[in-house]
Amino acid sequence: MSNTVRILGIEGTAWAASAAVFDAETDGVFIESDAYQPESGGIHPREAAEHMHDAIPRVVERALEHARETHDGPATEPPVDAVAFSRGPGLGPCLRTVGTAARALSQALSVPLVGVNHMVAHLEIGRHSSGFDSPVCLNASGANAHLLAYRNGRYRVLGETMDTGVGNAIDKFTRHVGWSHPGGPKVEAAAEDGEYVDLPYVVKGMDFSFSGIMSAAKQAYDDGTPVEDICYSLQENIFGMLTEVSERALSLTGSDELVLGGGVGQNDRLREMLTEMCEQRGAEFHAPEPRFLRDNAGMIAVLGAKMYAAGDTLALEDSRVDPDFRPDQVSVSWRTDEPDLAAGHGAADTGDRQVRGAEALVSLEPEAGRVTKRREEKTYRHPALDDRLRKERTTLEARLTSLARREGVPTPVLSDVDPHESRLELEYVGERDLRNGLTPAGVRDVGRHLARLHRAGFVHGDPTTRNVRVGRVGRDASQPERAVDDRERRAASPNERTDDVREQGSDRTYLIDFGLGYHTDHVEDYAMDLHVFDQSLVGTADDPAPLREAVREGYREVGEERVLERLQDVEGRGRYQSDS
Ligand SMILES: C[C@@H](O)[C@H](NC(=O)OP(=O)(O)OC[C@H]1O[C@@H](n2cnc3c(N)ncnc32)[C@H](O)[C@@H]1O)C(=O)O
Ligand SMILES: Nc1ncnc2c1ncn2[C@@H]1O[C@H](COP(=O)(O)OP(=O)(O)OP(=O)(O)O)[C@@H](O)[C@H]1O
Ligand SMILES: [Fe+2]
Repeated sequence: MSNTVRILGIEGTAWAASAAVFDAETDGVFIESDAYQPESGGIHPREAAEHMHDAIPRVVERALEHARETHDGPATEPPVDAVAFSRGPGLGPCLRTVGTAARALSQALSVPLVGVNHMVAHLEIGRHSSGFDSPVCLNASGANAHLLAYRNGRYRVLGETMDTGVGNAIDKFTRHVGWSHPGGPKVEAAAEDGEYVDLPYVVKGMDFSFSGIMSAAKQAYDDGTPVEDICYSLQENIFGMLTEVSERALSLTGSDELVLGGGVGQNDRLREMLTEMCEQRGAEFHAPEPRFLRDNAGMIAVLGAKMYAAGDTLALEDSRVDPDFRPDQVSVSWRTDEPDLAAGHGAADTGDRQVRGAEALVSLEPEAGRVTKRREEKTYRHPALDDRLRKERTTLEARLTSLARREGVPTPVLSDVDPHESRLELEYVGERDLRNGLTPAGVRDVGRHLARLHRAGFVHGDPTTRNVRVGRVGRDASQPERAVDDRERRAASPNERTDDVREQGSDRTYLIDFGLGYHTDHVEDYAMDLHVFDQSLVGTADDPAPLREAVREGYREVGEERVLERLQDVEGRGRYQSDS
């Protein structure tokens, strides 16, 4: 047996019938693909499965031919060491066809079977080709859109779309205007001649939503707005959103590496924005070449090789496909002893005079008890959009920071606002970010604080472990606000112990950075607020489970049970929705 590992990869989750051979010694990847092209409309699952049925044997045969031609072992040896296939997520009928083919091949060749998560493959291919250690990963594909980072044996979802995948959103618009599938490249071409028109822009922490912007785009088209203007503005807003949340993920995790994956990653404007954002914050950006961005079996073979080397193979009877296979369900076998992202534990402020957040440059003057926060221009964004967002958010932050205080939530006192300069002057509060000293008591406080905001009819919008300050520094820290807390809490739940030693005399917990907040009376928005905080715990804590429980406990003391019930809905919602 030749001692270099060679893996056959098979992909067929939706439109690409693809087979590949990866040779671990040369790092060479041979890919043979055959795309399904719907005659009208979007992807029809049954038609797509028929395409897989026809095309998979052909592309596999080509890949195996290549493997045999380049194989230097005896002819009696199998030309590959394992068969790796996409187990999900994807369209059930397509996955089943491909799964059957993969099982048959593994038996015919007498080699093991490796079951690959398609989304993890989209991001691992970028980590493989960049050589980055522990990057944040933006997956921008047809049926998905999410931000992932590795932590403690899993890829954690830091943020994701609240409705459709990014490619599907774009494809729905192009269907509306009568263009053939796929729409992404057509929007990119049309955008060249467009001018900016206002469209919705929706981010919630590191989550985002496309439904509002897509309805507005269709409406604008029906109202006669030139289609190239809509295409241009769609790209500006949608990719601006993806770039913003990526920057927030870098800021939260402290990573300085970003990789891109997925078919929408072929878009030049998206790559341009991400490149510019990373350059400006001193981070490195990597996008794999286009043949590895769109669905392809090369990425399946490359990850398959890593899994095979780790002994992560599948018994036939365990090899069922899974249309809802989430990336955070994968137990990562092929990364060991590598640095996790994030967070110095227990670290107080470093003494730096300036902090770069995701949005702002913050000058710290702890001895004067003051910070100055300036939302700087984001040059990757269209100037009109950038101007609007910075002004809006500065004004909102000022207003909601003060409003929250009146509701009994510790926040910095505001001393000055200048919306035109997007500048705020605020009281210096706390001794460290919650991220650097995560405790159940601290996050329980956050649960209570969020419940107070929600009772008052608004949300924080970006409650992450970096937007919570902990410690006794602050003008009011010596005042008995805790007593007010306790009275309110007792009223809310009379049987609760208020002499909890973990809290008596412990740190104050301040909420900061209200720029993404807004007034709302929708339970869904309150639940989302909690969900955003939850995801930031998952992204920054080694063992998030007890912390997530503590937030809920805190919330329950002050807030409404129906919000927690809705939170369960939000979490249980399958976000991998096919659009056809
Ligand atoms: C589960 C799996 O089947 C699915 N695959 C998938 O969505 O194919 P992918 O190749 O990653 O992405 C296809 C999407 O990528 C978009 N796309 C392709 N070229 C584009 C471009 N230049 N600009 C914008 N979008 C583009 C297409 O419009 C289409 O929506 C996924 O990864 O979510
Ligand atoms: N009032 C304050 N007192 C003490 N430290 C602060 C204060 N405001 C901000 N900081 C520090 O600056 C960091 C960035 O501030 P802030 O979150 O407001 O900026 P941002 O750019 O909106 O960040 P992001 O969007 O990444 O959360 C905080 O994580 C905190 O460490
Ligand atoms: Fe994909």
